[in-house]
Amino acid sequence: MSLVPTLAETISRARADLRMGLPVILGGHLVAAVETLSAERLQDFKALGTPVLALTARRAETLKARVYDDGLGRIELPEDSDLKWLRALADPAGDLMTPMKGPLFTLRDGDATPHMAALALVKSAQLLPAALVVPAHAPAGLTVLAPGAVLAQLAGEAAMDPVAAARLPLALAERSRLHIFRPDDGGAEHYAIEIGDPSRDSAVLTRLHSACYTGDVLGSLKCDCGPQLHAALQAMGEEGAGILLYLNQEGRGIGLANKMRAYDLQDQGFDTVEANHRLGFEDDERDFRIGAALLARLGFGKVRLMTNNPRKVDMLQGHGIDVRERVPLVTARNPFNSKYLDIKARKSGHLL
Ligand SMILES: Nc1nc2c(ncn2[C@@H]2O[C@H](COP(=O)(O)OP(=O)(O)OP(=O)(O)O)[C@@H](O)[C@H]2O)c(=O)[nH]1
Ligand SMILES: [Zn+2]
Repeated sequence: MSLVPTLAETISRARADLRMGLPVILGGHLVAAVETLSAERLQDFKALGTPVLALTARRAETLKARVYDDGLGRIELPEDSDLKWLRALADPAGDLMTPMKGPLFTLRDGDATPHMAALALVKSAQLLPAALVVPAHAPAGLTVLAPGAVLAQLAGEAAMDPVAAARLPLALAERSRLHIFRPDDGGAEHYAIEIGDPSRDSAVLTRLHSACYTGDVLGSLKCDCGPQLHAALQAMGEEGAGILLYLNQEGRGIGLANKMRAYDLQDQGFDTVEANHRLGFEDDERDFRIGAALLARLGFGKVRLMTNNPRKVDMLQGHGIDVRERVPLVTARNPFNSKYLDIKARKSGHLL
């Protein structure tokens, strides 16, 4: 029956629910994102039993909570816990002011699959990676999903369909076209800027650019994204051919709100990688397969990739794109981005 939502559609719906603060049902468990949970709903969770707070192992380590599951800590909620306590466990903003939040009791028995699926969903909704989970029958009206199916689906790849394209003369490359691609899983759209008439037979000058609202639009001095974007477009304009993929993976995939949380932690003295970890994220949460899929979709099999990030080269090679050359994309340092660039070189393997 085509009118029944597919798994991908139901997951997309669940993402919207969690962002609004509405719980969802995962394999007989009521699940809510801590970031958007209200005090009233927390009381309702507690009335159903002893809720469990699911955190990523990264966040649990910072909180000195034991981790028994793969990549995940399940913390039993103390009876007197309130929303303020929960939020402080989820959000590292106040860690330095109130470092001791324990003792925290972590579960080691029982099935952790619903908790893993809950965290994967909350992360894919670009919320703080913290979820409240309690066993419950499904109240009417909530989105219902099976945890194993959610994990498998979120690990998979969405199909990317072209939806529209038009000529778009740019200051740095007059002969340009902007193509819009839409994934079939309700996720973010991605863009391809095709400069000139690039040949599909030779290695095309290519850039995979991850969205950076602060750098690309506002001209932030904290990172090198804006200058890299412009330098890439300029090089392609001068060569008369190129393809720039603008991937909506803001903040290395954690979203703009979480990136601003990371920036606030950086002002407290943590570097870009440590800040991600304290929030409960990995260094880099981007799905690099999207770039390869879009290039293939546009008919490009061979590229000269403009990047300083060897992981991007490896990823494209691993997904069937022949990277003939790595073209360095080094931009100017300033007092605000110098430490950030050093950390990228030291911890993330960037060649700067
Ligand atoms: N989480 C987080 N994301 C950041 C930070 N600074 C920049 N970003 C994001 O990082 C992405 C750019 O990634 P980079 O690591 O700078 O560069 P790269 O794309 O991996 O490598 P290059 O191809 O060499 O530019 C964009 O999505 C930015 O929004 C930060 O401090 N924290
Ligand atoms: Zn940036």
